[in-house]
Amino acid sequence: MLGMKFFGCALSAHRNFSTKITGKNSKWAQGKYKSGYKAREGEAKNTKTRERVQWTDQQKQVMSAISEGKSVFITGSAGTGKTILVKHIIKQLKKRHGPSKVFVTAPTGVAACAISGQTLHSFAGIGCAMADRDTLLHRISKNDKAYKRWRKAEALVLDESSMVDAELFESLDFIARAIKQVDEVWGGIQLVVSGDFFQLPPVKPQQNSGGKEFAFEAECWDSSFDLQVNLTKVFRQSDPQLIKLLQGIRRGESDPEDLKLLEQSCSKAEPDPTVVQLYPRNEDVNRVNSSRLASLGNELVVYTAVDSGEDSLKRQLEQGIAPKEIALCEDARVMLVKNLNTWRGLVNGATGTVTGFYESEDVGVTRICDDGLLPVVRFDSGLEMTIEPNTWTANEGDSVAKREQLPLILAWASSIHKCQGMTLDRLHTDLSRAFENGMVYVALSRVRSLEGLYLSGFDPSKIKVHPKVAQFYNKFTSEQDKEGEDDNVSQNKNGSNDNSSQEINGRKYMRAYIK
Ligand SMILES: Nc1ncnc2c1ncn2[C@@H]1O[C@H](COP(=O)(O)OP(=O)(O)OP(=O)(O)O)[C@@H](O)[C@H]1O
Repeated sequence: MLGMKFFGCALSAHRNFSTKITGKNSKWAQGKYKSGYKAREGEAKNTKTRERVQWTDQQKQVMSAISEGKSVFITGSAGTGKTILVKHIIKQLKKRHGPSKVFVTAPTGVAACAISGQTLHSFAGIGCAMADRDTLLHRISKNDKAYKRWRKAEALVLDESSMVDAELFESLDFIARAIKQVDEVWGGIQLVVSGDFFQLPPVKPQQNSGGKEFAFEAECWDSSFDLQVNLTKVFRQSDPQLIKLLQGIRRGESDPEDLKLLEQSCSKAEPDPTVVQLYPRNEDVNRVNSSRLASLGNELVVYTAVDSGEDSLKRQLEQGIAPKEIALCEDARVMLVKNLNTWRGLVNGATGTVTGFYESEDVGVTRICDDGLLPVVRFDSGLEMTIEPNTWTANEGDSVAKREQLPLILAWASSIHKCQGMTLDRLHTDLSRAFENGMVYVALSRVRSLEGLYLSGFDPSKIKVHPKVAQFYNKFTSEQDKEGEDDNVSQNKNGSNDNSSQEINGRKYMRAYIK
């Protein structure tokens, strides 16, 4: 076991998450506050900082493939710019196909919101319960909206694909061909899939998957893409030692020197309470959040969600991000779980502190809070705002269920599943209860520098990689070696460097593994 030591930290989340935005219920703080705080009405800093992106040759090559209508799989270590590239590609695709024909998805609501998309299940209209592909197709054919989405789709983006299992990937290819009535892989839809299979795997592999777990094991995987790119330049971290350490952990290696570095980099100082704490298990997340809340000793205001609609769908909402009950008080650390105002940086994942409460007689407020109080939150960006109830919806065909609740969760601690995709300046994590392949890597790779890491529980035996994943990535390396690539210029399997295509399953197919 490594010694546990830590640095205090403040959170800077560059990637945010949630379900879809309505924002209609939110307004700038005004009126009186129980606590006597006065919100700085409308005093919004422009929190939207434009990052200067110097695209790498690899990233440019992907863009050019996209502009030629090619389907691409983008992979690479954490922080190599997959998501930022995907966001750029989405704009390209919308120009090429028209905005209404491009669908942006991810396997979880959290990941979907990070790219302003929807969950893959919700786009596909397949509902929550998995079934064989014919049953899924039948479900969609009875779901008018989902059927039309598939008919209309010219491009489909799927981020965080490590969490999609092989059977679902195969079923969606089958559904696309059937609904589009085009006997081409994915019915001719231009596919952009992004993810790192060394990160978190699918939550529940399918029962009938014949031992297949990961999307890359799907029969149609290789034929789905014209180009598969392994991005190699890490942007999130700049310290070569940290990059090397993380690359080792990614591959499941525990090099004693790297582990020593990790140990040395930890300090025994108590972390700053504003530093986000990451835990493998939700029970630890809840425990930390509850005890932090209690330790404040302030009067609690309780918000209880109001659910309506179909019972089966209400259960789906139970699994969602909006809590059934949340208690808040002054000084509570909170995180937004909906995009309220993207321009002002009030996006899912934005963190802040409750500064007081606003009395409201709005019936929507009294429905969820007996005291009729709304929290005022000062976000870390400096913006202060009253947070009002929002609505989450679950749909299946004509059935609908709704949950009304505040779009806030307590934010002293968060689960590692929720943080996949985030960039953090500082974090505090206890990885002693890590249970999943890739979990240690996902947690540690969020941070930009070792100085920003406070590690309080770590066991090197928790560094785990699925052998199939290692094998999948070996393929990239061996293809690269075989093809003798040079200076990021991709070559196809025939050894030419013009990325010319070959024919597989009746589809033009270019296979470029890029160094
Ligand atoms: N070409 C680039 N130039 C400058 N910064 C970049 C570039 N590409 C990515 N970045 C920056 O690197 C950081 C990580 O990028 P991003 O979140 O897209 O990585 P990722 O590969 O999706 O990571 P993860 O696998 O953890 O989700 C971001 O702050 C992003 O702005």
